[in-house]
Amino acid sequence: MTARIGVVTFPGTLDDRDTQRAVRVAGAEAVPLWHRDKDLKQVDAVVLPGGFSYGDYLRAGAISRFSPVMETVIEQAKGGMPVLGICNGFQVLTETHLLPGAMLRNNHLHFICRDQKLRVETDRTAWTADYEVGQEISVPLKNIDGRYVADERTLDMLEAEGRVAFRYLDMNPNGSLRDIAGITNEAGNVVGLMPHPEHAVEPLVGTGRTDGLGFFTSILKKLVNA
Ligand SMILES: NC(=O)CC[C@H](N)C(=O)O
Repeated sequence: MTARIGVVTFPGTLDDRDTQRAVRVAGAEAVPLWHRDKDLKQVDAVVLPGGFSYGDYLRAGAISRFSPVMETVIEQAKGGMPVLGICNGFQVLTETHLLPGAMLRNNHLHFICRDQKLRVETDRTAWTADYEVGQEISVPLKNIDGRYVADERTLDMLEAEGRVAFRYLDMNPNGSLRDIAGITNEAGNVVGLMPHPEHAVEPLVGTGRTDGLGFFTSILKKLVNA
């Protein structure tokens, strides 16, 4: 049976089609989900893609958090359904408190668009099992609200529990505390990161690197073996 991975579209989402393609390249079925629909169409996992949902008004992710689709996503994520938030999707996940901390404006106040080197810090999540701990990958980064912050206690807890999933390498592009590029929840089913793995899954696109494909093969293997 093919694994069904839902990809949510909010008004202002940009990367839903690239995410659907990444899901298909990995070998799963991509199921489009609409922000006004509570029905998740019996998908096995959900990706919240990048973009400017609801125009980033108030704060990136602050309005999307209250959309009908998120009501079901939050409920099912708490029950163990795998959820990946990429960039704006990560912002939505912090706003829902499925992941701790918050995203602030980049410390240099500019939108940044570049290939970014990352270190994979854990293979114990639904979305990173196909990577090696310590593996260095390069994927595009493009945002203005990419500065991850949390209080010291939360940061210490994330480190102690092995929940920092990705760290920026070579340079910290936005002032994120402790070079954090992505984190996971305690159970490892919910992961959020600012860089964009879905834009690095095919050799003919961009730099030709396919370093982002591991997210989608990880989840596929998990779902197929479940
Ligand atoms: N690429 C994106 O998802 C952009 C995210 C967000 N709206 C920002 O600029 O920070």
